[in-house]
Amino acid sequence: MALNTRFISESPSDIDAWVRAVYTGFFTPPELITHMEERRAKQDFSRARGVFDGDRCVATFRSFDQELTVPGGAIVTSNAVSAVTVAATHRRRGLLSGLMTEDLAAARERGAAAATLIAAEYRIYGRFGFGPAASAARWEVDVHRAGLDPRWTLPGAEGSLAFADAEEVRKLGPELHERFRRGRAGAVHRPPLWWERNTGAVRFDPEPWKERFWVLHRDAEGVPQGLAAFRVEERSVNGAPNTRATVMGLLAATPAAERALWRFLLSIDWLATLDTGMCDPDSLLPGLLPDPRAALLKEQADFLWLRPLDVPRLLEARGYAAEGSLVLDIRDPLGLSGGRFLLDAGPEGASCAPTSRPADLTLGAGTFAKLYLGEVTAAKLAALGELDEDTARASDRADLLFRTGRRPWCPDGF
Ligand SMILES: CC(=O)SCCNC(=O)CCNC(=O)[C@H](O)C(C)(C)COP(=O)(O)OP(=O)(O)OC[C@H]1O[C@@H](n2cnc3c(N)ncnc32)[C@H](O)[C@@H]1OP(=O)(O)O
Repeated sequence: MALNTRFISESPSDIDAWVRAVYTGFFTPPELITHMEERRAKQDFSRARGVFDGDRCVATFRSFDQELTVPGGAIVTSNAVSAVTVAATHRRRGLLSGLMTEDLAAARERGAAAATLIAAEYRIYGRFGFGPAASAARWEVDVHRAGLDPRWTLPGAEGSLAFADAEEVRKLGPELHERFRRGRAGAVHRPPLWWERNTGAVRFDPEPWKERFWVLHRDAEGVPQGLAAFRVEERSVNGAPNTRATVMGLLAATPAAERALWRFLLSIDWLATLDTGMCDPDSLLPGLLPDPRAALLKEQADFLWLRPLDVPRLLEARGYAAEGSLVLDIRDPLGLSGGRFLLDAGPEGASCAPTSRPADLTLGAGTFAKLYLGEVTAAKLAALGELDEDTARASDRADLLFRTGRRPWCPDGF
């Protein structure tokens, strides 16, 4: 029977077949897929595509509009790609390739500046012009060795800390996150459903909900500036507490709030080990400790992937540390965003347009993604052989322009 690729309809049977296919693709046994009615009511299936073999859904793909913060704090619309699966029975026949090329072309047509995704495996998406644009890291801290003063409490002038319940988090979290994400390249918007799912109000994930503690930082004026969630595993050794805490998320709109939350987490009595969970790759944490060696880097990996769909729009949107101009020749494997562009940039703004001038730098769309948010320097990409310098010191000139304060970070999977 011929395979049929189409958007799924709003009918319960179509949505259910599609959702089941997604979970099968991610190895979740069918018995664990529950709460279908709630899913149908809450989740957005408007751009969910499926490939059907008869009435069986054998491949899934969904995209949705996402707001992505770029260096300097501007926001661009990205086409976020999610729920990519091809049944093991139908793999390596080009189903993903068909779905991806169709979706990216439509996104370009709609005017999305980029596409974004979180890659399950590193080697899937480079061929489609994506590159790793922001990473994540996890540390394990030996609390006793860290050297923080065990008498520490937050000085009043630096605000206050308080435990919060899930309802308070749903009330105060979204506005705090709005301020956080505008200050961090790589961050994406959180739809209301994110807060419901991540505070246990809506439960339809196959994994059982794990309760957590929330702690909220307010500045001296009482404005919420930081929020952390953590879980605790009680253990004891020789009758003494040897507790392990795992951070489930920490975001802060100010460095003061970030410092306060890490110090708070590391000052909880009984705690022997703090696992940061996958977090900001440029976290303040190791540097904040009197003995930074107490924090062992356990994981460091790519997280947010990006592919340009409109290079001039992306380059005009971001901020620049210095004045300068550069001609970038972008090679796009799918022919969607390539070309030679002249960037005239400065701290006051930038313009970017197609040009026939000779290139300073030649790079693929996926390499552009590595450079764009500030994840990797042009000098390093040149050293890796991923980027060609067509004029002398072009990568140094690019790095003066593209330099960012902190590395990009996307705290959210999607
Ligand atoms: C954003 C997200 O949702 S990430 C989640 C991705 N999904 C998963 O990891 C679930 C398990 N895997 C799968 O469902 C499938 O194997 C997919 C979706 C990764 C690939 O789907 P397929 O339909 O098999 O891909 P398709 O046939 O279009 O392959 C295109 C090319 O990519 C290559 N490719 C596909 N998957 C992989 C992979 N996991 N690793 C390396 N290469 C891959 C193929 O070999 C092929 O190369 P070729 O053109 O040189 O022959």
